[in-house]
Amino acid sequence: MAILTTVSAAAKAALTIGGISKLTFIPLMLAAMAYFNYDLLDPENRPFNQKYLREEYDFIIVGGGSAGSVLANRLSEIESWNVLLLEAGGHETDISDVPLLSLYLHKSKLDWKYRTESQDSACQAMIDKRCSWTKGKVLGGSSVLNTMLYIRGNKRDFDHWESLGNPGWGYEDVLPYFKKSEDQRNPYLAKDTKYHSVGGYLTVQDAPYNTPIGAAFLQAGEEIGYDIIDINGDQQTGYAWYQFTMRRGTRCSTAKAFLRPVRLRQNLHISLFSHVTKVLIDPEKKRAYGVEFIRDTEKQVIYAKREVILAAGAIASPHLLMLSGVGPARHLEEVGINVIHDSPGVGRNLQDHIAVGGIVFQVDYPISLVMNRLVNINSALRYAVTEDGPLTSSIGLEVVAFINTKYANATEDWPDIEFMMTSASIPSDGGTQVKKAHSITDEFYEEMFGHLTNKDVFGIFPMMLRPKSRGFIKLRSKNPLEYPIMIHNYLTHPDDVGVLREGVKAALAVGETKAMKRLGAKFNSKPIPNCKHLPLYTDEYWDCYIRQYTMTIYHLSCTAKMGPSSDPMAVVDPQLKVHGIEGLRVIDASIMPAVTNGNINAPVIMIGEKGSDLIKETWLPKTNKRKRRSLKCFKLEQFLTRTINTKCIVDR
Ligand SMILES: Cc1cc2nc3c(=O)[nH]c(=O)nc-3n(C[C@H](O)[C@H](O)[C@H](O)COP(=O)(O)OP(=O)(O)OC[C@H]3O[C@@H](n4cnc5c(N)ncnc54)[C@H](O)[C@@H]3O)c2cc1C
Repeated sequence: MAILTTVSAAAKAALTIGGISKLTFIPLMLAAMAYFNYDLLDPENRPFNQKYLREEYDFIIVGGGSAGSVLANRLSEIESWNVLLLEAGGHETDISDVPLLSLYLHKSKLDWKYRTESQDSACQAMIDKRCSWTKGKVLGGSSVLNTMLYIRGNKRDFDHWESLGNPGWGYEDVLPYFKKSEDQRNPYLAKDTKYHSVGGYLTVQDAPYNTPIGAAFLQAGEEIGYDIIDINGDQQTGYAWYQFTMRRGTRCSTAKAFLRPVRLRQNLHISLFSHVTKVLIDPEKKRAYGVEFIRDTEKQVIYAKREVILAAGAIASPHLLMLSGVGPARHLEEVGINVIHDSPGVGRNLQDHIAVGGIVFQVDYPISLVMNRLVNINSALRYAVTEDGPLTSSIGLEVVAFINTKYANATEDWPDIEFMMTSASIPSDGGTQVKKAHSITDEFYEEMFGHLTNKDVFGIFPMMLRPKSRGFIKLRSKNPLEYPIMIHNYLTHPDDVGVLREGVKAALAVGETKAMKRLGAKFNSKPIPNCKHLPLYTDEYWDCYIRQYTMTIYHLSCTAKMGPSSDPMAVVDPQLKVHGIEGLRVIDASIMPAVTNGNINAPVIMIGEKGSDLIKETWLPKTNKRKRRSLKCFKLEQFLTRTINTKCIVDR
């Protein structure tokens, strides 16, 4: 009976994610997972969706994503504080747990499905020339849809933040917060206690499954002269196996890491399917005192005794600020919103990492992740029973390299390109889901990749680390349910074009190494549509090429940047309090003054950790700092985790 219930729940989850039902192995995998009581092995179950809410809480957190989940956990450690977490989406599913299937979540109900405006500078191969900005609409936020790469960024990123007038945000200050969350499962890395720790809420592990292509990438790196390193350690320039926020081969979202273990706390209420439409701010006192939101089509108001915290991500947090009267005054007036505080930086300074899509190499051996060969009943059983096999591969991402183009100062160890190396690429799934996720047109796919469909290939995605182009968002209207206007402005700064062009050339050089040639690596030399008029492989050709399949890596950030009050474009101060408004903070990817040198989920979690401590510093008596954590609550959690899974007993 229990098995039947689990199967039907899992089948429902599969239906939630449109398109997934086309994969014929799914029912069997779900049945196997049910048979082996997969859910019971999970050390903690999903948190409760609180039905009845109080009228007032000490803290209201808007958005339960990467940062919001951390905040909800850390603030509710204080037993005397009542904390409400409002999340627009629902729970993650069994399917979102499967690393290989993450691309099936794009354009599903778990995705906000944002699309940018059409611009000539990039995304020309995409439907309507608009880039797709996938963003999680689910408890755990984008950490439920991401590819789980665990990268902290470069020391200089944080020292740079500090130099912009943000004391307390230098590398030495933030390193303890990265370590606070971390449960490093690679024993070799865990030994390096300067940079790593064990026992935190967030599980970080190596991939359980790699193909021979991964090892060849590393050999290629050595051949070119790079070191094999821990890219989260002392040095960033070099090659490494990726590490992932996975637990036993499945996704460890921030909901799983930070919310499930504390689901029994009485002072934490989580309200799902609750779309916040406005922060209530007293226009006289300029103080935030609550929020308006829609839950099950019903409008509700809840009050905040101490603070409202926006953790809705780099699109929704500035969107909500503007809807609530905090933003560029003239723009707010244009759309008919009463200005409470003129803050010209809200929604501006938008940064993202983009890579060049479609750098694909064919190989001579059946060793890559061709979906219709590897994903079958055997691999489904292997995933369900032993928690490894191809389904635990994060869409083929195996090796990372941080390299310098001629635009970077190689002596600085602040590389300007990250290679994301994959043992699969766009044609590996029969030309279905990757194409759909990236909004690539059928014509472009057919012409560029049609001949490679289901063939053995690998991909190298050169990603530009420190873009100089800046996008922005602004209101389309004052209707809170209408998405804002999103302007990417990718590649509008000429230096960005240069860096990416050199990144592509460096990627092609990897394909020419002996290590890759041993596998028969051959670059897909099909001239790219729209650039055929240019001589192949000239700078002009590459400059045109990178504007076609411009791939966001979904690192939207910096739209409510942190900075001192002397900077008119700063939206929050170094304590993450909104300038000009009391009782309101932003704590998520929006507050970065400049995007970090790598994938940004780990830095956002760090921001959540540090942000929580900043709040505690504001509200807790100084003497009580060491005893902040409620002993009673901690003991209960310990008891629960010990009874279910002793691995989880840790000193957090
Ligand atoms: C497809 C994809 C792949 C990625 N891959 C990686 C990777 O491999 N490694 C990496 O480091 N980073 C990766 N990232 C980036 C990283 O996951 C995000 O930058 C990070 O999760 C952002 O955290 P956040 O807290 O700022 O926002 P989010 O995690 O997006 O959380 C915001 C939350 O707020 C909720 N919300 C929004 N508006 C409202 C509202 N009005 N009312 C209530 N709730 C609301 C949302 O539903 C969401 O749950 C990826 C992102 C995506 C989308």
